[in-house]
Amino acid sequence: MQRTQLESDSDISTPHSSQYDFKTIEVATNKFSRSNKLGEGGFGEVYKGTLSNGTEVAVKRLSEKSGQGIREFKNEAVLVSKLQHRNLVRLLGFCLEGVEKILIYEFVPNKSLDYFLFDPERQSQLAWIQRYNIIEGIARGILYLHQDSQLTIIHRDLKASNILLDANMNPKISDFGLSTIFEMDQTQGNTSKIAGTYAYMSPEYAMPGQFSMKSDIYSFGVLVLEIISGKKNSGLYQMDETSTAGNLVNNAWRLWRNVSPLELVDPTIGRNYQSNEVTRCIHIALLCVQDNPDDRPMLSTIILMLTSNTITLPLPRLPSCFPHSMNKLDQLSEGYDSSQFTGQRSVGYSGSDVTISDLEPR
Ligand SMILES: Nc1ncnc2c1ncn2[C@@H]1O[C@H](COP(=O)(O)OP(=O)(O)OP(=O)(O)O)[C@@H](O)[C@H]1O
Repeated sequence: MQRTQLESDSDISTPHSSQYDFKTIEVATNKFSRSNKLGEGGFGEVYKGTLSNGTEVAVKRLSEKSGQGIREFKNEAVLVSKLQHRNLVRLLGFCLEGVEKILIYEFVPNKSLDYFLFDPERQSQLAWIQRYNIIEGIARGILYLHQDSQLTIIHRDLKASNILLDANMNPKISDFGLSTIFEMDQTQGNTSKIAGTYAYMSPEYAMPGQFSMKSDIYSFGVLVLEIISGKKNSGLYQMDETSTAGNLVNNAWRLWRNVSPLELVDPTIGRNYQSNEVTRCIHIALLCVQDNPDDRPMLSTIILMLTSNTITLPLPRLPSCFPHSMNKLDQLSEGYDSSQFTGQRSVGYSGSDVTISDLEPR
């Protein structure tokens, strides 16, 4: 985590309310009983708890593998607990006692996005309007982490299971700041964690020290494609561009090039969506998953693109894992006739830009 000048590595005075003693947490979670267990992630087990004042919390008991010292843990936890945004899961405090390192979060009642998105029974519960709201909320949450809070935080592990949903199905990003609290070395995490996260990794992510906000933006692009399609990105790069199976990013590109991007839409949504809104989201996602981090837009730009119908979006560059397609792509970037999209109006792509609001894909 990078800090502003105001915050140094020196010990930070702990606001009394943010440090909990172990006994309180034990009572709240019914001694970490099995029936209170919400699940288990790469950082440790998570339990539901109820504090004595009735507040429901989620208690993350970090596994002992955490190599971080007590002082650093405390400093980072205090910093992260200062972050407040409606699209972030609030860290209420922490507990440090003996070997125990525990984080106490607000309880978010509607489980995580993957619980709905990738389940054939539940995905129909997410209408397009909710999915759009979720996309925008995630973007606003990341914007806050990247640019709008006192700290600059790169999440590093944005994925559908780290997007929790509140009572009104608003998204709340969880696990931000954890990579620093846990001192996680991405190259040495446990295998399942790496495998689970692989699908969201930007190409440069694999290289040590290459994290940046732009890696988060790549993950955001993958998330958007997943939210639209209801399909998981596999992380396996499919070399056969005609295949519909496998990598979601490739599939989105294939449909985009075939001027049929709406075929990506999760069939359980039906026809209850605005074509130009969905197309704009797909377009933004393709900009986010471009190979070159410098080509990916900043979050502030993404928010503008999402919320303004008139803003001109640049054409996304085809990923390098799309070997056979350069000819058609050249046609696109040299001036694309969007009548292929609409069958009616010849507006939209010109030079390297597209006015996405003018596109009305079939
Ligand atoms: N604040 C919270 N409110 C409600 N449920 C939560 C909260 N935080 C985590 N959970 C639930 O606890 C379980 C474990 O979450 P955790 O974030 O540790 O792991 P994960 O996201 O599944 O995996 P990973 O560690 O790879 O990110 C999940 O089912 C998650 O939905």
